[in-house]
Amino acid sequence: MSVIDLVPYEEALASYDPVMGLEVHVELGTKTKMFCGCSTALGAEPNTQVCPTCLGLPGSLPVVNATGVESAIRIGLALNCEIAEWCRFARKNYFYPDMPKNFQTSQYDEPIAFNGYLDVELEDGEVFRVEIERAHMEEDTGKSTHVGGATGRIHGAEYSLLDYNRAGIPLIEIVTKPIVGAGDRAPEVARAYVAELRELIRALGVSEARMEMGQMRCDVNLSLMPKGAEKFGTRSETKNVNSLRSVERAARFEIQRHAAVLNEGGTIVQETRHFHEDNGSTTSGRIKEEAEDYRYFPEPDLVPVAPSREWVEQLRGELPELPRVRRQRLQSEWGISATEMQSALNAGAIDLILATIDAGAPADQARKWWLGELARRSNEDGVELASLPITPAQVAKVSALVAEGKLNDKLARQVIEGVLAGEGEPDEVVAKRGLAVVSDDSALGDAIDAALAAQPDVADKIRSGKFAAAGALVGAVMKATRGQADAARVKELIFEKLGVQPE
Ligand SMILES: Nc1ncnc2c1ncn2[C@@H]1O[C@H](COP(=O)(O)OP(=O)(O)OP(=O)(O)O)[C@@H](O)[C@H]1O
Ligand SMILES: [Mg+2]
Ligand SMILES: [Mg+2]
Repeated sequence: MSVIDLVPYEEALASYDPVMGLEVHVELGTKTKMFCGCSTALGAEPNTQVCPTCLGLPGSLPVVNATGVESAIRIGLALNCEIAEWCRFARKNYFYPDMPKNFQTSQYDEPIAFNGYLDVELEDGEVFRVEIERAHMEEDTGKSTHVGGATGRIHGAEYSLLDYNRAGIPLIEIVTKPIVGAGDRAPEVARAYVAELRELIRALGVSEARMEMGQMRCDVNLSLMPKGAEKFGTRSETKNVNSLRSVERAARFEIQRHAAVLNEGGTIVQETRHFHEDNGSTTSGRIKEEAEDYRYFPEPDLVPVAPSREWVEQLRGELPELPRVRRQRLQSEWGISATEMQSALNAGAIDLILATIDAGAPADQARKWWLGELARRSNEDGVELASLPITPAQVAKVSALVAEGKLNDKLARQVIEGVLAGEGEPDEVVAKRGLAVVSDDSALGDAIDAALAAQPDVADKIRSGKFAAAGALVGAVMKATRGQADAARVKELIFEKLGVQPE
């Protein structure tokens, strides 16, 4: 179906109620894989971080990564879940080249955490409770790259490359109960939920959760039912959506597409779909297996996981301040509006701002950089703020240079630009680009004299008390010094020279 057949959004929701389910996969930041000692470090040569266990070679035996289990419990607790006293891993059997074992070690009917909820805040401040069905432990697959051929897809490709470095990296899959009652706000709820969850995962320190790097990805399940109906419709499942914006767009598109199919008397087939960022559409993937097609059975090579209640309570006691509570505290500390806080959340900026403050920057400077210049860059480059090649310490350093009067705003922006371009630490960029503010009064003096001589009428106005006219002279001095002067100091010197004293 092409994009033009879509039912307009409002029209679709006038006749149908959406039901949504979100499955979020989070790659844990453990040092080693979930069931073997292979490194999880990024950027290694393909197939150098593999061993008989994650390759599924005969005779190898898996061992559970305790940190992986601990992270799962902490996520479960933060999501207000019950933690199983006893649970097992299960084999999810399927054949696909990116899973060398021909099964994924996962959990099925005995997840480690279940029955929780996460409260999310919508743009108008309303709080929507998303119920969590379960959070379970599993492992990631390898990565395939399909080369050549017309479509770039596996069947059209000339050949495919496989990298198993990622196979076996611990994943936590967090699955919501069907979300009903969101109405026309379903796409917004989806986005807000993933944003809140990402914040939570980062607060727990279990993953950096950078979506564009696949460390966190969301499957958006969606169905429609005629208004007033009680039985859910058939769902489609849009896989691996990798940005907050895309999650919202995918939900929106599927609402419009389902409505179009249903209005024409068609039936929705249960299938997986792919989201296309360029035009916001989804296209059909594969017809979805029923759970029984995976022939789940308990993993015979791993012992059950039975976390003691003492351990669970200890972990509960050690949970960090949760993001929503922290946001409320910060909002009043920083004296900003709920809307500003919301955009900081959506940009994933809060932790970065806090780290910048920790590194010595004033709060308003830290906010200004991450929500201004750097947010713009992250949008332009299509990467999350956290992935930009600049650290909170570097931003703090630039703020310090501004506070010391060594840089003005304009120069500071150029320093930030230099750091992003890989030119080195802020100090080095200042030196290399020759960016220091001209604060030497004698150097400024010449430029001021020249400006006064060139604009005698302006000088007269200032003498007669029209102090605002000084702007024209400051502008001329800034131009003469190629923006490297401290504008406030220039103004002071002009008034001094003219012997006037505005209060
Ligand atoms: N009719 C429906 N419409 C919308 N969402 C639904 C519907 N039925 C179930 N869901 C939601 O879809 C999601 C299904 O995820 P779940 O992990 O349970 O199964 P799956 O998608 O079959 O498995 P897999 O992990 O292999 O993708 C859940 O969030 C659930 O609440
Ligand atoms: Mg699914
Ligand atoms: Mg699932």
